[in-house]
Amino acid sequence: MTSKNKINEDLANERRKCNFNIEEVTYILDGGKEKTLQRKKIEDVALNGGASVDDIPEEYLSARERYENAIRKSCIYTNIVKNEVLEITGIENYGSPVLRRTGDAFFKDISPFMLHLGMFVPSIIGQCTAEQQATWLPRALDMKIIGAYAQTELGHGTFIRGLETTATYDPETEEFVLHSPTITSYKWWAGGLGRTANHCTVVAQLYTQGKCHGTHLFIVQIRDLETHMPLPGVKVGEIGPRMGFNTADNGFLGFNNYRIPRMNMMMKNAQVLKDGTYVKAARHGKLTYGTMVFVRVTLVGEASFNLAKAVTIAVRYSAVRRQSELRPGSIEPQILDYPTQQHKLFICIATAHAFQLTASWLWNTFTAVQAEMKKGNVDTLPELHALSSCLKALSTSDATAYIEQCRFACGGHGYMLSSNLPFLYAFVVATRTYEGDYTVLLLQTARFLVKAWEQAESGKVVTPTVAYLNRHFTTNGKMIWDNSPEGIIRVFQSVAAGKISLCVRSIRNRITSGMDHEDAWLMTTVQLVNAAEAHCRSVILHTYWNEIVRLTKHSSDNVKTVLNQLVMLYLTYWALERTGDLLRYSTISENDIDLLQRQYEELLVKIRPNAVGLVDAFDIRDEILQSTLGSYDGRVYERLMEEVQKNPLNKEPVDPSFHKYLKPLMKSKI
Ligand SMILES: CCCCC/C=C\C/C=C\C/C=C\C/C=C\CCCC(=O)SCCNC(=O)CCNC(=O)[C@H](O)C(C)(C)COP(=O)(O)OP(=O)(O)OC[C@H]1O[C@@H](n2cnc3c(N)ncnc32)[C@H](O)[C@@H]1OP(=O)(O)O
Ligand SMILES: Cc1cc2nc3c(=O)[nH]c(=O)nc-3n(C[C@H](O)[C@H](O)[C@H](O)COP(=O)(O)OP(=O)(O)OC[C@H]3O[C@@H](n4cnc5c(N)ncnc54)[C@H](O)[C@@H]3O)c2cc1C
Repeated sequence: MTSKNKINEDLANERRKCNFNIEEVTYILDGGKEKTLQRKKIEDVALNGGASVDDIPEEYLSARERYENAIRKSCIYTNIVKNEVLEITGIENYGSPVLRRTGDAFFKDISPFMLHLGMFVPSIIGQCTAEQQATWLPRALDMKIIGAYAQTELGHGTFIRGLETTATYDPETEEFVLHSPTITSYKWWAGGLGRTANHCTVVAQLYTQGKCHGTHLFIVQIRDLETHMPLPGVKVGEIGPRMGFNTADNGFLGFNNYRIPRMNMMMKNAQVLKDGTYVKAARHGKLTYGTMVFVRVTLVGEASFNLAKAVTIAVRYSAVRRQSELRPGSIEPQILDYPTQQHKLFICIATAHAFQLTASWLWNTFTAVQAEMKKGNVDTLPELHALSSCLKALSTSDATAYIEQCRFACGGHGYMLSSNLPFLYAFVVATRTYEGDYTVLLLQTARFLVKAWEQAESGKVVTPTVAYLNRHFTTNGKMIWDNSPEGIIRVFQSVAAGKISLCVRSIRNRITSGMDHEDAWLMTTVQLVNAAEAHCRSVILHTYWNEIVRLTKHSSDNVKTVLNQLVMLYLTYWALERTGDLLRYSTISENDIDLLQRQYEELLVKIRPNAVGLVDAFDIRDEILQSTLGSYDGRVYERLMEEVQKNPLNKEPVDPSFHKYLKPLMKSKI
């Protein structure tokens, strides 16, 4: 992290002001000192070669050059990982968040291998039998085969049951015949599919013995391993320029009666026997959606990490940048001294903490559910699905909004690609859509909430994340306002319970007045999304607070204080954001709201001296930040100038277009 360059004096001053032990906070965010030390070791091994540095920044390259450069760097990084890093981490950590984080030093945009490691490999692990894994996994991990995850089609992304690609079993040859019957059945969007992958996971409607059994997953080779030519019956290519993800070669794929062996169906949860008999493991109907659940869980950590990057850039820049004057003739203040700037940025620091701690908690929940499912118990899956859906939706949506806020906080320079903020935004805004659109996922959570509400209504004890619904039926009237962390959390839970309750009432009223259940649900979906958002908000507030209390038990006093200030800022911020709801569902008064506002402003003042220390605690190396505005040494203006020297447009004093176009225009008569 530290740089040989002289540190900007304002930043150096900020670091002198910081009153807590930065490393202690880093350990908490990483999940313990050992994890931090291991991460640093991996970063040292992977990044000290400086292999990531581009002579010409990738944004100046053409689409072809960018892609080739991304492949070149992916191969360099993969070799480092294979030859050096996996010795430290063990092969089982191939797709770990640390490697994902370190990989960001190589790409401003994205690695074309991301989906291989992020979804192709996880689908082999999660959806294949042990025997199939033995066939595919070692080759995939060793990059002997490179895969993509081809589920979405031109016509359908959200509605998986509506996918049109067919896989029809032929018992004569013991093969599946893959076919794309329409334009809209073409696979569309899969990362890495367009130019890089030679295999992919294909999601298709399974037909055997004349019957459709719904969508299943298949491993499909699409290109020759020697020549990389598409195999006969396969049509594959790149879908074209996008807002971000431009080095991910998102692709399209169509099949013309293309045959694959029977054993290429991923058979962990359902099998087709040699004679074509379909056998389903009688557990849960949605186990084939498992890879998506896994990625949704990991995306909460992605949201946190990318927001941490953005706010590191914006806070350091705000300490270096001086603008305006508070009083005539006085020295220009650092823009970080403006409370409005603090309002923009400190919530981003707190949110990155909230999401990081929630991500770890969700990961533990995920692994516990996986362990239960190994024993054959799928009872906890609906809660995991509801949780991972809403947490993915909210974390990606909030991170998107706050990264944009960080960019605004950097004024004009934040608009430069070299700040890295536009790349971060373009990357994270896609996470709100992919792996399940925001609205669609909140509606999945709403289904679970309405069911839980009905159970609580009938007196059953519901699962922990919705336990507040049981309380809803035992308390009368509005929740008493109480300005303690636990009090604020209780009120947010009451807001969620109240909103779910209104949804249920609304659905029942509509049914009573003659609508069928589907229409009554549909007409209530605006409220249902709102209720699911409120539920998720309460889960995040609750988890963040609980985790801070638990993790700071043995911390030094100043660390306890500053982390407590941040979590209080988060709770107060959201209470102020939701005063309408609080007035409706709790006894909060105008005076209480005034008090909250004052408390919030005081927290900004308290956090201000530690702001730079707090972003330093994210411990994101300059190579990973890739920002002219956010480097550890704060040499903002020097870096912007250095970047100008790399601009190919500045290579010649006069651009050839002058003689070609401008001069004739200037000489021409009206
Ligand atoms: C260089 C180093 C790299 C290292 C890499 C390492 C890590 C990388 C980490 C992260 C990044 C990775 C990749 C990032 C890049 C790009 C990734 C993009 C990939 C994609 O973008 S890939 C396509 C994803 N595409 C979707 O995401 C489609 C969304 N659409 C759906 O997901 C469904 O279509 C849904 C759910 C909307 C409707 O589905 P449906 O119509 O079949 O179901 P229905 O609504 O009828 O519900 C019937 C009952 O099933 C239950 N149910 C549903 N889903 C369940 C589940 N998953 N688990 C358990 N229960 C479930 C319900 O809760 C209900 O339960 P009940 O009846 O009890 O209420
Ligand atoms: C950068 C990027 C990478 C991707 N990578 C992959 C990949 O590797 N593999 C892959 O298979 N796919 C990939 N996808 C596709 C992605 O998963 C889908 O785009 C996503 O699931 C949304 O589906 P859709 O595009 O069909 O949107 P639509 O479902 O058409 O959504 C359009 C609008 O309709 C609304 N809507 C849809 N259904 C409902 C409903 N039931 N109720 C209320 N509102 C609804 C949505 O809220 C949204 O506002 C990628 C997408 C992007 C942008």
